[in-house]
Amino acid sequence: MPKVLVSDPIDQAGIDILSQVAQVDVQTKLSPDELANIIGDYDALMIRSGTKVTQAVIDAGQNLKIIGRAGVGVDNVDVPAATRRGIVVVNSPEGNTIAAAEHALAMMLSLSRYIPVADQSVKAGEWNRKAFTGVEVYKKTLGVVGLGKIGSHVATVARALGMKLLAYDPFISADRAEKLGCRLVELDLLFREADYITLHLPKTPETANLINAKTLATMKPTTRIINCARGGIIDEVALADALSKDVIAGAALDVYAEEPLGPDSPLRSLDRKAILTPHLGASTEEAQINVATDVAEQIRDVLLGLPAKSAVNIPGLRADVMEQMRPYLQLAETLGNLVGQLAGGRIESLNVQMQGELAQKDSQPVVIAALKGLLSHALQERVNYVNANIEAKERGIHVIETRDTDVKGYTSSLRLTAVGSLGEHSVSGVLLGGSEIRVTDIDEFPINVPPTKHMLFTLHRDMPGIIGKIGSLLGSFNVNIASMQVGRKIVRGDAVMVLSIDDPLPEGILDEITKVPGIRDAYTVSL
Ligand SMILES: NC(=O)c1ccc[n+]([C@@H]2O[C@H](COP(=O)([O-])OP(=O)(O)OC[C@H]3O[C@@H](n4cnc5c(N)ncnc54)[C@H](O)[C@@H]3O)[C@@H](O)[C@H]2O)c1
Ligand SMILES: O=C(O)CC[C@@H](O)C(=O)O
Repeated sequence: MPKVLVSDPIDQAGIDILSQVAQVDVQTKLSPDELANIIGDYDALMIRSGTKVTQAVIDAGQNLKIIGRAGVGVDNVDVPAATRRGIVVVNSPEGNTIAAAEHALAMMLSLSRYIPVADQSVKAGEWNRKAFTGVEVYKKTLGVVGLGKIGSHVATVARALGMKLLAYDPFISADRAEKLGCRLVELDLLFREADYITLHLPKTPETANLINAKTLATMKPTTRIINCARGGIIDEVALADALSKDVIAGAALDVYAEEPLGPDSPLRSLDRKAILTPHLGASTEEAQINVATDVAEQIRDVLLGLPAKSAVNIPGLRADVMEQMRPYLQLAETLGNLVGQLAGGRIESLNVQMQGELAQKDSQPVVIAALKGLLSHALQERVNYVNANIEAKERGIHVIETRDTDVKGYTSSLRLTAVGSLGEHSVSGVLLGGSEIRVTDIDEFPINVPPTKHMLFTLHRDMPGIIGKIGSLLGSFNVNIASMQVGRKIVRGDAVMVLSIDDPLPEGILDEITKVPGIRDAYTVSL
């Protein structure tokens, strides 16, 4: 039974799903060293934002197949390191959208009406109504920075509260923004005009310290900022300084550059102008069930050999597309494996030619499957859909894609040509009845063979007696032939022979085959 380590608090709904297929160990609050010491025993790791999955943890996770982040941000996972190791990283892109959006809205209203400090004051025995006169959000301008899933929901609710909306998101069309009731503007204008600024964008090198002393100085003294996205998008020292000098009116933060927030952070000593919550955006009962279920189902699927629906490091390969294209991916992988073994040596380029209906489909999964097949003989199970592209790039394999939508003979066909240090080989194949693989051509010699586990290919001169000689030679080594086919372009010209054999060829026999008069070359392939 596979083993799953859950290293952050996860809703029981997720643990129940994992327990159907795996032994589940829950061990939270592990230090990075403790995690690295035990991770080698596990096939999967499930985390929230508390666990840091570093390169060292990934290196130690020799059996790891999947890392599941029960939430959106995967910034606590070294995704490039996982990708290089072929480990799938999945998240739950939508499970906590509403929770995070509602937290941002709650922060905005709490900040406007001094709710946290008013609450503390009443509990401390006071009754001071004058001290907590707030402001309304109605008819105020909200600037949404990042109009993705969470930003869009915030905008929708804020509109219903009667707010005017500005938005900045370089990857969203003005049309989309308009549908949400937002005017898409440049960031400097948003900073200048907004009464409230809410951040809903990822932290990237471009967005780090997006809000800093200089940008804070351009805001109105009545501006209030809400950050329920990621720490580090705001320069915290500059923010604390701006708040204490009344450069802006308030800030409500859920996320911090360092988490947990350090005891000496200047943010902790701010008065009623600041509300601080300990990364609670996703902390609702509903969101925790959603993300735990979502991610546990993906871990279960990957452990069962099925695709994950929200893998962040399999670019462009959506689970539904993979499922739909599965027969073509099997065709591409088989042909890739075949051409890789025929070419042998170091591969310099792979030409992926898609013909007919296949040429109208998304080529990316087909190319990745072909590369996986091409590299699988050398890398065995170390290569998969996650790292096939990277492994190919690291080996300097140049990939060329060609598409021709004309239907020629078969409705769809795929041809792979590998050029390597030992020469060039090509194979073509089709799917019969939508799922049965047929190899239809090798090095431009027409054949029609189903791929089998062990195969022998010869390139020879088409002449009487040659097939019999190969048959007798294999017989003398006790090799049983399951099927045999010859492909030739002209009578008595060059030809290929394809034999399916029951077992791998014994040592030395390939040399004997190449000595048979008329045989130019011989290759053995195991799929
Ligand atoms: N506080 C929490 O507990 C919590 C919970 C969930 C998500 N989050 C965080 O909230 C953020 C938004 O999540 P989401 O699910 O809406 O993501 P999303 O991917 O749906 O939206 C992010 C948006 O940011 C935009 N963006 C990217 N770079 C930008 C830039 N330089 N300037 C402006 N916009 C930019 C993208 O185009 C996208 O529309 C993420 O950082 C996520 O990690 C926090
Ligand atoms: O795990 C959490 O509670 C935080 C989640 C949130 O930051 C996210 O990115 O989804």
